[in-house]
Amino acid sequence: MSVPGLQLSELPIGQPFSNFTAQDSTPAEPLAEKTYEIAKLREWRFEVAFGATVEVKLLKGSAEIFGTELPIGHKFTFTGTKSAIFTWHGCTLEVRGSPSVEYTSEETPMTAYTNLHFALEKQRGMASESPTMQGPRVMIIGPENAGKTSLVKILTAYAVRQGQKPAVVNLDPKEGVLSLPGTLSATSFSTIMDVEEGFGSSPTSGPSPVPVKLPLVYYYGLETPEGNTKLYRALVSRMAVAVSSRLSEDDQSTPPPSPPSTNEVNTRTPQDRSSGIIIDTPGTISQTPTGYDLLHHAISEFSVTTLVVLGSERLYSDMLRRFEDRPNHQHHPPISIIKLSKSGGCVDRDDAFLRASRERSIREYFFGEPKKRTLSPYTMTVGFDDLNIWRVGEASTLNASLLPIGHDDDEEGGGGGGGQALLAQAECSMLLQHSVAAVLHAEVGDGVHILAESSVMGASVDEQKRYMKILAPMPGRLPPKPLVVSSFPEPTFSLVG
Ligand SMILES: Nc1ncnc2c1ncn2[C@@H]1O[C@H](COP(=O)(O)OP(=O)(O)OP(=O)(O)O)[C@@H](O)[C@H]1O
Repeated sequence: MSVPGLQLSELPIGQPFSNFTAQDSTPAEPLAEKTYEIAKLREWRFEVAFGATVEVKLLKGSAEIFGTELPIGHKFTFTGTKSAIFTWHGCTLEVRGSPSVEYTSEETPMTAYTNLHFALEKQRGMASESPTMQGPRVMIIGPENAGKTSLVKILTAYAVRQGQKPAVVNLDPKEGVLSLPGTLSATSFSTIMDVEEGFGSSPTSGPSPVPVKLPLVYYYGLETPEGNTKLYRALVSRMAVAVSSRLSEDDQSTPPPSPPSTNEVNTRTPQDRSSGIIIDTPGTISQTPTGYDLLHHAISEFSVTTLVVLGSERLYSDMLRRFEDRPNHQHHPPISIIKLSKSGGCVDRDDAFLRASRERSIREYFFGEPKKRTLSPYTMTVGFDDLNIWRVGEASTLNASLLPIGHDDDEEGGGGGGGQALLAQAECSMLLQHSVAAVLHAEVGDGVHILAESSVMGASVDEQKRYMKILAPMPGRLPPKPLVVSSFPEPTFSLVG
């Protein structure tokens, strides 16, 4: 199995990384057991802290987590999560362990969400019968913690349950979809999601209980789109071209720039065209004037046909004003704007929770999940002179006057970034210690329009001897490709013993 972009399939030259064991060695305490009868159209909401576990088994009836059905009798283990189990017809759950919060709610927006799904299905049906029509291109917008990602999961899971193959596009760098935080991605979904993980991260090697999905990933390296609007715009445009080309009817059309060969997003079938795309967006993007511009840009680039506004009257009326009377145009199809309420179950996640989630996704990317899938990353030592490292430009840390001569940011493309650099060449130094670096799908000597597809982790840097130790998800030689680093996700120390 190969890691997208890394091409680490040659003979191992590194050593297995042994400072960490994925297995939890603390002795298991017996977990308190309780049975819940959940009436139809209700949901059982629960939160589990990091470090605690709760096991849930569906004993009778039917139930789903964000649209994905639970099989009867299978034990699911949750840790560090805030989630809900919904039932259309009633169910009995066996729960072992003590959630930090748990209650049953009879008020859920699931009927409205399902109606939206059926409206999209109708459009998919029409698209599948017409050789020229494309499926719906849905974008979900709303404030932070409005339940956007949860709705994307529900719409994706329902589409997959109906045999569709939607492309899920994540434009929110705060949380990765099947990749690390700090990335934007597009993934073709034709099989079920892992309900314990949500979108989780894509396993780089080893067995997986659900079919592995390989996303197309771009490295952004900052928490919000406002961090480097120029880079964000460039990546959104590039992603839109790649996804649109997959949805395009003409299989002979020009391929997208720098397409990675291993990505499902790049293999086209007529069903891809009719299934359409579902786009998740960051909460901050719909709260500031800069954000509105970025939103507008993303809506145009993806030729969005359905804009779902979640949990904000104001945003809904702003969007109506902006897009309702837009003249019909070949490149700007009419947009239906739909307002949906936020689920009462949506919870705010504090910084500590989000940070712990990020650390977990990085750990799982390299080491797998405890008791489920153990991966064996490799360490290797690389000389400074063998590395070609770039750093994402950040408004606060990178002054354009410090850029190497010839790195005029406007020359590098992107436009509209207010004098901000996309990337700047960086020196190897202690500052890279414990950071995630993405191996770019580009060649040394290329310009700064670069596709980031997979990551390696710097674990140890020796400035005197001018080498660094790298933790890579797979054995093999580090490809002679440029690497890019940035400040998000923050350096992770928990992996190093
Ligand atoms: N019905 C529900 N019951 C319990 N928890 C829920 C429910 N819906 C969403 N959540 C939880 O609330 C949190 C916020 O939801 P979600 O991530 O979908 O919001 P978001 O709008 O995508 O957030 P952000 O803007 O930060 O990306 C998540 O932890 C999610 O699992």
